[in-house]
Amino acid sequence: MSQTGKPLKVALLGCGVVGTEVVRILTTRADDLAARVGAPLEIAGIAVRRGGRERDIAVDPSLITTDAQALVSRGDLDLVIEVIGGLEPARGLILTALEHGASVVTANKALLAEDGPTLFAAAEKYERDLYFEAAVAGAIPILRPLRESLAGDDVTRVMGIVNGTTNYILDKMDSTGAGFDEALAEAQALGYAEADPTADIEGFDAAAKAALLASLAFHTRVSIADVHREGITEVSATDIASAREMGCVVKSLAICELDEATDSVSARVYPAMIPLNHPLASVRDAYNAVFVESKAAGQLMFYGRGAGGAPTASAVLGDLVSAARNRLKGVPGVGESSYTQRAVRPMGDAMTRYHVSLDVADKAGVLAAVAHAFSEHDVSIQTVRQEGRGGDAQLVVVTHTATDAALSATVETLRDMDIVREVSSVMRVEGD
Ligand SMILES: NC(=O)C1=CN([C@@H]2O[C@H](COP(=O)(O)OP(=O)(O)OC[C@H]3O[C@@H](n4cnc5c(N)ncnc54)[C@H](O)[C@@H]3O)[C@@H](O)[C@H]2O)C=CC1
Ligand SMILES: N[C@@H](CC=O)C(=O)O
Ligand code: NA
Repeated sequence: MSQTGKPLKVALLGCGVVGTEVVRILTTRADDLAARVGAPLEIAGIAVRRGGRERDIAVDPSLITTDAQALVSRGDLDLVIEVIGGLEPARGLILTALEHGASVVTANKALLAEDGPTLFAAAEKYERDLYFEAAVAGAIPILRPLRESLAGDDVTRVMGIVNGTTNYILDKMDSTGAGFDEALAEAQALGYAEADPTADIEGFDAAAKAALLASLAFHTRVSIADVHREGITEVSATDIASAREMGCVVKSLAICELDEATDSVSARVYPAMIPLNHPLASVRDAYNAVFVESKAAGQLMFYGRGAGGAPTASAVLGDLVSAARNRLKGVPGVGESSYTQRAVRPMGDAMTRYHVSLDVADKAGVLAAVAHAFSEHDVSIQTVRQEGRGGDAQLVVVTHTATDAALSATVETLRDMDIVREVSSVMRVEGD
């Protein structure tokens, strides 16, 4: 295999689930990577939090340091991989690396969704790459297609399952009847969950990914603070059973939409019921899938492993090879295109449907009163199912599409009604 050029020096920041796999590929596939890049990729240093630990990596121990700041300040690095995660010290380390002339590859969606503009501006200033394919949907190539392949088209909607941990939990609860805590512990053991799994189960991780997807898809800036977020901790076995009864499954979805009439975007994350015949319904385990709708291409679907050390390392290595080729050419690759700043619409404006289960008194006029609560908020009912339960009854109402504000006002009204003993489940319905 031909390997021209002097080695490119690569530093790795963080050697956990993803970092360990990155090192494994860099060391075991070195010759092929060198041939693809046109120069060997030489590991120049690995920053870890705690030194002196046994590690499952085959590298010269002298390359390991606990001083990440000194490593990125060396000035002779070509490429830096940041897989520490979190805001600091990752942000400072990336900025220092760019300032000292290295291109950066990161998997850090939390940081990019919080403070991407500062980092992209630094990459542009120092004429270096800042790539982050691993940050959204792990191994699935989704950011490069949005940034490059679809750059000539107009993307109007992105909807996906972008968090492996929550998909794993919901799938296990649905298919095996596993409890929430048990399924979460399995996801953690398999290396899918974030260091603090609150980021997964409360939807912060998916919200960060939604912000990155919306920014790239709609050529604007959307930060995590702009994304409406609901986690899966409130999803009960009853919700999952209700979904089954109406031919649906519960999935945590990230939805990004462009509203051309108002030139605004919506970005939101929440658990929702989707019909079993919808392609996203068959996304099992920790897999992810992202639907993209664009004007010329129509519907596109991207599917694959969204979490785990090796799949995430695949995306990191893909970016690393691209950035390395650019370093050899001496020019940065395609950067972020955010030529417009679109307003972000509040959640209340989003158009959606609700599935509402109510425990009500089983007496004359109840159905009419409940129907009136919906109609007074301009919410049209699609189906109602009633089941008698002694002196009480359960009503299951599925609405037509309405604004989220109208739907949540309807639920508030229902909660205040004497004949409604309890609103036992409220969940959005998507995907048809
Ligand atoms: N695990 C996964 O499936 C995926 C992870 N990611 C992202 O990849 C990044 C890394 O994730 P994991 O490898 O799962 O996390 P991890 O927690 O397994 O690894 C992070 C490593 O960084 C080390 N570290 C912390 N502070 C440090 C410092 N100051 N200097 C050097 N090392 C330090 C920790 O000791 C730990 O070993 C995160 O941004 C995460 O969001 C992205 C996609 C999938
Ligand atoms: N914790 C995340 C990892 C990948 O981004 C997930 O579960 O999807
Ligand atoms: Na990806």
